[in-house]
Amino acid sequence: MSDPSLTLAPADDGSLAYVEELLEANGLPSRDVRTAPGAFYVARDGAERIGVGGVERRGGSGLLRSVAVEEPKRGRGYGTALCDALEAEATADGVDALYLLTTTAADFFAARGYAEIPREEIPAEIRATSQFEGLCPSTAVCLWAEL
Ligand SMILES: CC(=O)SCCNC(=O)CCNC(=O)[C@H](O)C(C)(C)COP(=O)(O)OP(=O)(O)OC[C@H]1O[C@@H](n2cnc3c(N)ncnc32)[C@H](O)[C@@H]1OP(=O)(O)O
Repeated sequence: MSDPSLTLAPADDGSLAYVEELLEANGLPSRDVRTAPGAFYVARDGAERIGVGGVERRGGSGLLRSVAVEEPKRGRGYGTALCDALEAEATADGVDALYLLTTTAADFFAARGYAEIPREEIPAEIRATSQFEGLCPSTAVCLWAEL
């Protein structure tokens, strides 16, 4: 499948538990999901849940986080489609640069045009998010891209 059909919907009270479960299953931070519920989305292909992702907006910048595709559905272009949709949501919200931390998918994001950036060059409002403040390991790579 090279161009999967995927729709993104904001996670509501009923689907935040799914967001937490999928993040936990993938070893990604989930403890703070309830503190920023408006940041998360659930991706579906038709009625089927494919994965989750989030953007924490801080002015004109955003933290792209919590991108996860259900394990059996990987390798079919869903991760790419999910990130396309998250970036489009961020752009529509006036975000013009996205930052992220990763220990697992640096090459995936680099292939999307994200470049490594030293932590000290990241905007203070992004460094103040809980992921930067401690939820992500200090060994995580920081990447960023202009939208
Ligand atoms: C900012 C953050 O959220 S960091 C956290 C990232 N998420 C995770 O680590 C959770 C576990 N991983 C996943 O859920 C998935 O592997 C994802 C979201 C990273 C990718 O989802 P997929 O549906 O497999 O992506 P998709 O099918 O679009 O793959 C596109 C390309 O990326 C490659 N790719 C997929 N995952 C990774 C990875 N972790 N690292 C490097 N390359 C990858 C694929 O091989 C494919 O390469 P190709 O175009 O040469 O064939």
